Amino acid sequence: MRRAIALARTRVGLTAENPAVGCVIVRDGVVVGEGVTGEGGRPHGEEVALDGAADLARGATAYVTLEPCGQRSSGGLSCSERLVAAGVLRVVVACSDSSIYADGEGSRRLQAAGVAVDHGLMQAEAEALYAAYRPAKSLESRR
Ligand SMILES: Nc1c(N[C@@H]2O[C@H](COP(=O)(O)O)[C@@H](O)[C@H]2O)[nH]c(=O)[nH]c1=O
Repeated sequence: MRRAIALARTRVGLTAENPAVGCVIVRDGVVVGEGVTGEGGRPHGEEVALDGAADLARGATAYVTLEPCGQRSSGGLSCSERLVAAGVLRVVVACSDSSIYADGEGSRRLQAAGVAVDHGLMQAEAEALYAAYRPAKSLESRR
């Protein structure tokens, strides 16, 4: 998680109006993928990390600085769905995202698919990253 937070920190202020999210994927004690939200807010950090890990994500643990999204504003695959499809077995989340595109839905989707979800690792450090982040509260707020 320390590495995921360091990755996120490199993009703070460059991803508006999305938050900068760091993701590190670990299997058998080895980092098999890592990523951070792209400039302008996309791709999401989990997408970058999963693309890097490819098949090595199967059975792995993902460390994510913010709760993975449960829905995309574009209607595409959410990060929760991508993590499930990749075969990730455990997701460790530093802090929650109260956006309408997450707000517990990301974690629920993961758990419903049998993925173990742990919240709160390095939460204070992650929350400090998101002090200026204003989560989307309505569809109108994205227009
Ligand atoms: N940037 C970011 C997230 N951002 C969250 O995902 C929501 C939908 O994003 P979008 O579909 O791109 O408009 C966005 O409003 C915000 O709550 N989530 C993540 O899992 N990882 C990421 O890297």
